[in-house]
Amino acid sequence: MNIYEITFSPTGGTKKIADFLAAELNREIRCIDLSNSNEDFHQFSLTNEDTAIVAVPSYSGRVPSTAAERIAKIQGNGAKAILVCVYGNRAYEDTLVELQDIVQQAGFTVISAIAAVAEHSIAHRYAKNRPDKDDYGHLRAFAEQIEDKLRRNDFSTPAIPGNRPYRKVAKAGIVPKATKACTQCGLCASRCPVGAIDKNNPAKVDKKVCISCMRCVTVCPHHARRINGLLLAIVNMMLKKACIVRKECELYL
Ligand SMILES: Cc1cc2nc3c(=O)[nH]c(=O)nc-3n(C[C@H](O)[C@H](O)[C@H](O)COP(=O)(O)O)c2cc1C
Repeated sequence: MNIYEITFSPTGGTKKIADFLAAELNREIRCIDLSNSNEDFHQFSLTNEDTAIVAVPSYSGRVPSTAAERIAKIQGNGAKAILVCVYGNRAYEDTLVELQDIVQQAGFTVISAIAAVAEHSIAHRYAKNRPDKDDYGHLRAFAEQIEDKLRRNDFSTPAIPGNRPYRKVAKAGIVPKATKACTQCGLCASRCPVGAIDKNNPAKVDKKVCISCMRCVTVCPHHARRINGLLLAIVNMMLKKACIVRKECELYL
């Protein structure tokens, strides 16, 4: 039996939580990086002996479409799935229920779901420094309960919150720009999950392809990519009311 960690994590918050859960489950881990635009996801075929942590961030209360398309290519073949949705302390709305549908369609058996909070990848002032000690305490307890369910061979699917049909996708439309500090090293272009940045001229971005995931801002070694300050101030203001009260991690078992 293998444990797979199947993760879409442009800025690392989702991966942090998936890594922690995988380590708590205490088995050899195989990673499938859904953020890698060069990967052929059709090659991955699991078995009904396997367990997979399938972790995605919430984008506007939905599964990022890039992650959805890539998960659909993997063959679950009855592998057990632990769903994880990571959000920036606003809300995750229909993300888990949509992830459930995508994963089941790919042939997995969903046995549990977790919603967890990580620092907001656009508005960093919200959920700053999360996951924190309390979050890890909750996640550790969740992993124990999931382990216990697996030991009992209980592969039932829990009730997962969310609506069908899902809420409408709202594209963030926030496209980071290169500043004068850009050395054209091309790292942002090679790490972009959707290939939206021109490899020969990283200042050139295909706005229609960009998913506003902020990976280019995170990976740039020269801090030479940023989003417009006024736009960020507006986003901060719009999110304030919904983000200010701390949300806790949740388990559906
Ligand atoms: C385009 C976009 C949309 C987002 N929408 C939401 C949202 O609806 N609710 C929320 O609480 N956080 C939202 N966030 C914050 C992310 O879900 C959160 O920061 C997550 O940890 C990012 O994952 P990553 O670090 O693995 O990239 C959004 C972030 C981005 C980039």
